Amino acid sequence: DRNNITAAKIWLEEYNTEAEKVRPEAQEASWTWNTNITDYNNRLKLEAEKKKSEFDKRSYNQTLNWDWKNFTEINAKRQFYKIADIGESVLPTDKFQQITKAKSNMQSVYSKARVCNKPGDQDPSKCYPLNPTLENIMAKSTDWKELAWAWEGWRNETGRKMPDDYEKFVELANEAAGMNGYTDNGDYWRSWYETENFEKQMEELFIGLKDLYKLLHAYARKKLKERFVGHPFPDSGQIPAHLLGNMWAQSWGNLFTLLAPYPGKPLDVTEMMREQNYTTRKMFDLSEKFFTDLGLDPMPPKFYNDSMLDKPEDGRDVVCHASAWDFYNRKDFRIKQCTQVTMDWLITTHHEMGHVQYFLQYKDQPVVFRRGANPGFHEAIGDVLALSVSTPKHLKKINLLRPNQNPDDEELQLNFLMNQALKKIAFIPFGYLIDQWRWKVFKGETKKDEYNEDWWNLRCKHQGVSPPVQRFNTDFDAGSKFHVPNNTPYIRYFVSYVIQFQFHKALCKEAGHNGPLHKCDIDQSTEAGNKLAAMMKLGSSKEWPDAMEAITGQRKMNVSDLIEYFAPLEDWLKKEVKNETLGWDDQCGRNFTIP
Ligand SMILES: O=C(CCC(O)(O)[C@H](Cc1ccccc1)NC(=O)c1ccccc1)N[C@@H](Cc1ccccc1)C(=O)O
Ligand SMILES: [Zn+2]
Repeated sequence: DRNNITAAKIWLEEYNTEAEKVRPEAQEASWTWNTNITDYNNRLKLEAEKKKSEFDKRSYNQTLNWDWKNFTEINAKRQFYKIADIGESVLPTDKFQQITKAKSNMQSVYSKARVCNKPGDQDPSKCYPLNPTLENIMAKSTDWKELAWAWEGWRNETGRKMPDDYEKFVELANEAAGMNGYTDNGDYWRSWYETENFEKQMEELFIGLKDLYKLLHAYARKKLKERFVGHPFPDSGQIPAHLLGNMWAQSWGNLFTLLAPYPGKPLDVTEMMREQNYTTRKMFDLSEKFFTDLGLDPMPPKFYNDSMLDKPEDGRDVVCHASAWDFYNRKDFRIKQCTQVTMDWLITTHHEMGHVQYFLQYKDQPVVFRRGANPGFHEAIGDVLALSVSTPKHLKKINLLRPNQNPDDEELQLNFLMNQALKKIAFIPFGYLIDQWRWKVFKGETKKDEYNEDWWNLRCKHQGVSPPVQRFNTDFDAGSKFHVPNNTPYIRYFVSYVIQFQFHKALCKEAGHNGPLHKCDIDQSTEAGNKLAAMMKLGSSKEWPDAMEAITGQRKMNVSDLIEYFAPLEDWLKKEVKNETLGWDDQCGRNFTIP
């Protein structure tokens, strides 16, 4: 009968066995398309997704045979809750096909996009991909026009081609969310955090970091005005978005040579890697060794064979944006990325390996618990380890610091902190605003003809950047960022950037570190490794405060550890910008005054 827990547990076992067959097939078909974008592979992917959605629907219907909401056994009850949460699979077949098609169209446009007519090119029909060409231009060029060409061209070839598909996707995603009992798709996405007034909590964390961001923004703006003297900066105080070393102005690390407090003491890890003939595989071996030295798991033998770690050279179209893959059969785990030999890519490699480590640690959980405690946890693992790897002390250990440099040199340490700030603090408003925009779109507060105006309202209000060329509502600049066409939520990265410093603080204590937090390297500490492993093994079987408590002893997210980490730099920045006006006017959007 409906309350027979023994029979229910038998059903859960059967579900798990079936899921470990259906999911690998769907993953394999998705992998094939991601590593070789063709219409044929797209059809196979659609077929497999249809099959998985039918399995999800069937399973959902079977959960109705049990009064699982009244089960006293928490673990079984939680499994039923997750099995019943089938997302877009709830849609009737034809609508499911439509939403999958709309998503495939946008993903394909994004991954195939190329930009032509480069200023100075003899052959104007020569076209360039984001990875590696446009990203390298955004990282290295100091030519205003060239930067503007890449910035505008990328948006013309991606976002501008998506509004209709995106509107279709929003409509159907909201319909599915409604059928699952949520007010809209944003409500569904936020439900994964199982947190009362989650939006309010995020806003409070963001407010706690605004002052730090404004200091960095004012400093960068001052130095960029010197570099681009004679070029127009809006008098409302924003920084033109194409000058920050990154296509989305989300990470300013490529401005290190301009912004380092002591330029004479560079951290030129990329050059050191190139001088030592680093290969992609050497980067992965380095990362894997950091994990295993903590007592965590090595990569399974098949991993290197089956992964795609470099951009294929046979001209085939692939999804270059990095991702880690769990095939839910406890055996197959892969990474797909178009690695370049740079420090940024060494960090990304740790980020992706962090995802795979989480897969390995929770692989014996029921399939529905093979997820992060919340999505931010999954994004934080690799970054926590990278906080140790990036320290001058650790770089010295792995011979990526120039021999003549002393890792304890205070000026070098301040340069290091600036380098970290240009990635971690610069990211905060960007990590926050993407889903602020999307949640409003899902709520219906932002209509299609306001998509771009609202995007720029948020971009200049929260991030203090402005478009280098006039924007119109026929543009769709949100679509120029992978996660929007790929329908990947983004607040998870904002959460990760906050909690990774809480984890770092706790693990450094476990590793017996004394002294400033930014100098800590947990390398080789199996005590720290064991704590991290114990948390990861939980998967999503417990609510995230339990998982947070397992590492930090606290049950709440807070920004105090991030602020502590950057304290020495904050003091330096305050002095550096004391004659600057901090912040910017909030006037934004379509009537935006383009210089
Ligand atoms: O997008 C990524 C890294 C890709 C990923 O590892 O987060 C990837 C995104 C993705 C790709 C395809 C489908 C879904 C998500 N996420 C994963 O591979 C993943 C995440 C959770 C579980 C399993 C795999 N980073 C973000 C933010 C970021 C994070 C860290 C450093 C720099 C920048 C960005 O680049 O804007
Ligand atoms: Zn990630």
